[in-house]
Amino acid sequence: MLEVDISGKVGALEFQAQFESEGGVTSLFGQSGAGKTTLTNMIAGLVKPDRGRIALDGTVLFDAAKGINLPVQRRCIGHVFQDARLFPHLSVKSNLTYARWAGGRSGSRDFNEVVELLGLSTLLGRKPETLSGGEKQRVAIGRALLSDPHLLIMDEPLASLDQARRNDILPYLDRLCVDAGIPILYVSHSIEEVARLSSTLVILSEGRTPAYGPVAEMLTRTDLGRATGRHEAGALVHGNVTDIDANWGLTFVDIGGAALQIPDLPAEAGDTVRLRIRARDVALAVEPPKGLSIRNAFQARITSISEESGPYAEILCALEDQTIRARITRASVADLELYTGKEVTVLVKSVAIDRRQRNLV
Ligand SMILES: Nc1ncnc2c1ncn2[C@@H]1O[C@H](COP(=O)(O)OP(=O)(O)OP(=O)(O)O)[C@@H](O)[C@H]1O
Repeated sequence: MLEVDISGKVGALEFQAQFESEGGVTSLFGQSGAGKTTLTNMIAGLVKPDRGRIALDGTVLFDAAKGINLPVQRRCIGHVFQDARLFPHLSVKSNLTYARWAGGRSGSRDFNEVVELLGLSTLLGRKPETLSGGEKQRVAIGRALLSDPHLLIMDEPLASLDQARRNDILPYLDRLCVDAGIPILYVSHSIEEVARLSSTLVILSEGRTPAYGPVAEMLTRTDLGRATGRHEAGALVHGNVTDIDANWGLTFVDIGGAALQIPDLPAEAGDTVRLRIRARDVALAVEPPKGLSIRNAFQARITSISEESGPYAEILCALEDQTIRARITRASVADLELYTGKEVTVLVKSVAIDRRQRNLV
């Protein structure tokens, strides 16, 4: 378990961060300049907070009151940065084994296992200059894993890659997050990555942590618009793939109380999938509509209507134990006479579902 409760001043930014996470993948999410990198540097021991305490699995890394401040190398934290920072004169294999040697630990993690996990076997003899950005990042992740860390910090590991390279590396991250068996602190300002990879989400805004908790719950919080960036709001739902219609290229996913039809989802019958549905891609109707091209229409009950200033309202709708989030105009809320408790038809455009989200419930 990672426990963080620290405060201090870095440059002009006042920090006051408090969160706990039980393991799995914890994402630090916030807008640019929110303090994500600084917070990870505090956890890693690269920046010293003024006050507070940081503990990892019961080991105190920092406690200002007790005068404890473990140096970086004794914190057993693997760190992957935006740029891979490989040694240019060493082969991939030597880059991978360097951390283990430099750390002075024999290492219990099997070299071949890490090579297989990250798809590095064909790269071992090559020098970093011959690798693509995504390949370099995979090597950097492998190197960090082989140092046998108790926590792996990944600070926007995909930020310097174009979309094609990101898509190449994301399946490896999926596997890493599920198979690595160590807690991961993942920094990102991409809600797609966060929704796909994490179990716990910590929101960071202007050096503060206004909220943290299970990712699906956090994504339906309508009070965090400023911290998360309103245009990205959406909800995570999970479901089971029940059927595939190869003729029309549709995958049927049962999300409990409704069957979604999703085009080109790379999943098989029996798979459990996690899907992100953006609030702006959801419409509501007070009667089941007819003659629509939208194929995903199901009944749900409004559980909350949040009307802040501006033209939009955020509506949460319950579908058994899951929540769908819709952003519609306040004018529509008034016209349709929507209220908490009302049964509505939720309409989701098939194409709005991020088809990369899978197998990560
Ligand atoms: N050593 C420092 N001296 C002065 N100011 C600093 C220092 N380190 C960070 N800052 C400031 O603290 C704020 C938070 O920076 P940080 O890099 O942690 O944000 P971030 O959320 O990681 O941003 P990004 O997503 O753009 O990488 C910024 O305003 C930055 O300029």
